[in-house]
Amino acid sequence: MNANNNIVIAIDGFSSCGKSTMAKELAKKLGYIYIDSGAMYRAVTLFCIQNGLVTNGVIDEDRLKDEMRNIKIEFRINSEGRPETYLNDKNVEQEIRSMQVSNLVSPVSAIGFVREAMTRLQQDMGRRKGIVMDGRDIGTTVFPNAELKIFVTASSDTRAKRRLEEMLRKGQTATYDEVLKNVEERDYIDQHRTVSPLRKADDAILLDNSHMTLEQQDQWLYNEYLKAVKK
Ligand SMILES: Nc1ncnc2c1ncn2[C@@H]1O[C@H](COP(=O)(O)OP(=O)(O)OP(=O)(O)O)[C@@H](O)[C@H]1O
Ligand SMILES: Nc1ccn([C@@H]2O[C@H](COP(=O)(O)O)[C@@H](O)[C@H]2O)c(=O)n1
Repeated sequence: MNANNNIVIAIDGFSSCGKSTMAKELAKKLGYIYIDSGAMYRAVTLFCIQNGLVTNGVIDEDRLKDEMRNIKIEFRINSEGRPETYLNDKNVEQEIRSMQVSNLVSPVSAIGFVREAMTRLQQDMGRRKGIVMDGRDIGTTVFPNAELKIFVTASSDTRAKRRLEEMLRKGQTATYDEVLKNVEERDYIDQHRTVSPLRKADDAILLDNSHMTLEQQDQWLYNEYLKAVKK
């Protein structure tokens, strides 16, 4: 562990299982930085959509490669202390959560040069430790030496219901079938891509939170943190 007792906490797992909810809560409690790595892939996807790099669901990879230098992704803290995603100085926190982005993000994330660029940025963000990052390859590729690695799962039915409820609460329109299909398709692409596929790191702790309340999972994660820092 480093002199400040700060560690790196990597939370990976399937779509919509509660990774960011847990990660944010723990980061707040510990005064750590929280990074939603999925938001970064979503921002690249939004850039592709906004700049005509997608035709009938096919991404123009040659043009995207040229454009990568024009994509600036940052997180800025809002007035409530929450990080929000900025793409080229514009707040895109809401836009990146649309079904249009969700339906395209996994193919964009499977592109090698996109992953290389995002991984570099993420590693840079974690240089000083004291960070909780959630995603798909944080414990396997981004921070293979993270002091605490968690891999979260829940049944796809549970995940789709949770995500749908959240979308309806936010005034977005979607059906259960649409959300379930998106969750399952993303999981499939994320697990089967060539570069950094979604998988549990050998030293990650598995959590199935299908039957856990938010409070139970927060407590569970905090206990794992305490164990990790005592090691
Ligand atoms: N244990 C739980 N019980 C009920 N709802 C939960 C639980 N954990 C998370 N949720 C809810 O499930 C939804 C999805 O959670 P969250 O956004 O944290 O998932 P995620 O794994 O980060 O998703 P993604 O990878 O797709 O970004 C949210 O509305 C969240 O409040
Ligand atoms: N480390 C990561 C994080 C995300 N992805 C891809 O982005 C998609 C959206 O992520 P959410 O966390 O917002 O659901 C996800 O389905 C992956 O395709 C990734 O590849 N690596």
